[in-house]
Amino acid sequence: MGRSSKDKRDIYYRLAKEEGWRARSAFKLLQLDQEFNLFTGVSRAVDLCAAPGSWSQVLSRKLREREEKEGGGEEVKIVAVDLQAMAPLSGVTQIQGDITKRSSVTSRVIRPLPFSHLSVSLMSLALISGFTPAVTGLHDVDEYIQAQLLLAALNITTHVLKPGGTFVAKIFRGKDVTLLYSQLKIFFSGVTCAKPRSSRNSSIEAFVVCQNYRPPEGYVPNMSNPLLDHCYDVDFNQLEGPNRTIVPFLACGDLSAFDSDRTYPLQLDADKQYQYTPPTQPPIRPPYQEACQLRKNNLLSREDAPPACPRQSKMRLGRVL
Ligand SMILES: C[S@@+](CC[C@H](N)C(=O)[O-])C[C@H]1O[C@@H](n2cnc3c(N)ncnc32)[C@H](O)[C@@H]1O
Repeated sequence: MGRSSKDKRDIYYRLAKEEGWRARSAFKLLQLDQEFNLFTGVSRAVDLCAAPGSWSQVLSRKLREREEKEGGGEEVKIVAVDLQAMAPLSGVTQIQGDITKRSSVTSRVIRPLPFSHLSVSLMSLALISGFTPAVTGLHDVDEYIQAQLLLAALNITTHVLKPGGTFVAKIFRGKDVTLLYSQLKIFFSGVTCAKPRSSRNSSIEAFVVCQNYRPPEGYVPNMSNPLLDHCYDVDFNQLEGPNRTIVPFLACGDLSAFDSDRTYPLQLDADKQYQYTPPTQPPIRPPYQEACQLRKNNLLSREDAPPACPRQSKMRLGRVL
């Protein structure tokens, strides 16, 4: 008997059968809820990568229980999206589509759900488990795909989540996970990595629980950011404000730092561009030995070199001064 079939019969597998959950992963969400109170005040939620549907089942039970108890609130609405068809679940709207494809996501998930509509967005994926068609078995590739799917889910989430809302996603704690945490921290004030008891110790899976959605000021959700379909038909230079990322451009290896009138440092100006600051002080001269060596190699003009420097060599290196 293989190891995986033995694992399947653990306590959570049996409990899931007994209690009617479609997969043992239901317990991961239930345990996350015990810790983080995910569903307090929640009536609308989206479950991305939902099949076979155990998280949607949990959502449905929790939100409806709350609705019955409290009554009179907002009508419960749950949307589940997956590449695969899923057996129907009462009270859950199902969409069969790819979360990385702009076409299927915008028209079928985002448009029907008005902006700032949801209180919880969930995304669970297990590439290494073998459930997902995209699994390669190469850990680095699987981690990368998982991270890309998480960003696709986050992108959808920014269109539909209410300020203050929660985003929960499965992650693999690989070597690049801190980059993901920093990206998530841009949108949520609380980002926690949690490992429920029902998640196997042998697995590097964990869950990021991102609370209190607060996008950067002026951020406008858009589907033109690159997803996995590499569709670059939109001019990214049109993006503005916090939607557009401009990183400083710095040319390296330029010897002009040794020019007599340019021996002062590069500094960032108000537009975040590197500029030479106007000289306010006399240029800094390189020390004597260094200056002589530069002069020898033709990298320092005669006027800038100390008077006693040896003659320049015949060989010319670099640019002419
Ligand atoms: C481990 S299962 C999710 C289990 C589910 N959360 C549950 O509790 O029952 C992973 C799912 O991700 C789906 N998936 C993978 N890539 C996807 C994509 N690009 N778009 C939509 N669904 C995707 C797979 O079809 C698979 O059903």
